[in-house]
Amino acid sequence: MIVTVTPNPSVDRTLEIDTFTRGEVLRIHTALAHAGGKGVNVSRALRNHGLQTVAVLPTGGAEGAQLSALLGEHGIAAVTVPVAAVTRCNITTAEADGTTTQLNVAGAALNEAEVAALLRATEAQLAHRPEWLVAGGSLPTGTPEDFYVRLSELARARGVPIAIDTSGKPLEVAARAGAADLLKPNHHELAELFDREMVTIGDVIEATREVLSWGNRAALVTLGGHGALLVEPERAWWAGHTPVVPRSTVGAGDSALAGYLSGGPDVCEGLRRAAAWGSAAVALPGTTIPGPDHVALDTVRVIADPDPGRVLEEMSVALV
Ligand SMILES: Nc1ncnc2c1ncn2[C@@H]1O[C@H](COP(=O)(O)OP(=O)(O)O)[C@@H](O)[C@H]1O
Ligand SMILES: O=P(O)(O)OC[C@H]1O[C@](O)(COP(=O)(O)O)[C@@H](O)[C@@H]1O
Repeated sequence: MIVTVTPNPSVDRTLEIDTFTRGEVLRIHTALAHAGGKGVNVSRALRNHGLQTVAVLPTGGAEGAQLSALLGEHGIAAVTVPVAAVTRCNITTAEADGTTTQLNVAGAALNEAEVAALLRATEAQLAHRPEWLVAGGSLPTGTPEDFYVRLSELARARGVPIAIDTSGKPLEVAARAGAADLLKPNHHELAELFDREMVTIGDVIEATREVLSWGNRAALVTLGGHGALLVEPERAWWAGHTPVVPRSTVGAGDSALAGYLSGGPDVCEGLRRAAAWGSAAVALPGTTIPGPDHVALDTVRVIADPDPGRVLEEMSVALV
């Protein structure tokens, strides 16, 4: 069983549109609503593949009720912590050429008692000794910046490994504290953390190894359309897949993380699944999360110790 925590979940609204033009009246042909937020999507992906999961999240107001209802429709076991603030809605425009633009709302504030209730709800799930705790997404206002470090302490006290997928300051705080057994940044988040460009595979591996030297055990670094890297202190693997026509990239990273975790202790199998589940998500509308019918493991190639000189933007299965 895998427990996920999403401190800042969302009702994801996707507007499918031919072309987005600023300053015009735009007619939307399809408007979609999905349960969203990083841990929530990891739970959705695991559940779609018949794996056991519990999602812990705060919910408030009408959108919070809608989010709970959406999770219920997906058959997700959810522990919801009632909060005063209304759950946010994140908006995505998905254009016909596959361009995805995300407008992520900061999210309404949680007060101290609500943050404490979220930690307690997670701790109660940790008592069941899950295989992983997955903690992900931005932090709503009022949540301490070291929230993921606190979760890590709770998980480690129970001997439960923790995967952390966040960005900006919460990523920096968690990474520098060595809080993660698995970190899941994308290459842009890693570049932001070090304030330097990531041009080659070697640049990403070098930066990731620095993150691991702070005490984090491994990292799954996703590279958008150029696959994903799994980096350990001594070894690294790259996985890529045959090209996909994108419909919405939202949920690709979360699907990739879920795929990785579903692979068990075999890191190559995990990475293969990460690339397969992530690329499957990209071909689906809005925040639709793939299930077994969408995933094609045979489109993925995994290689050990990829050439550090390779340029990220050129990475594809055709190259290796
Ligand atoms: N445009 C794309 N084409 C094909 N696969 C993609 C594309 N974007 C993402 N993916 C797949 O989804 C995974 C996660 O995507 P990425 O964009 O790196 O994560 P995040 O959503 O966290 O930013 C990638 O490792 C890759 O396998
Ligand atoms: O908490 P953040 O960073 O605003 O991100 C939340 C958004 O990211 C998602 O979890 C999707 O993330 P990925 O595209 O990285 O898989 C959405 O469902 C959600 O709206």
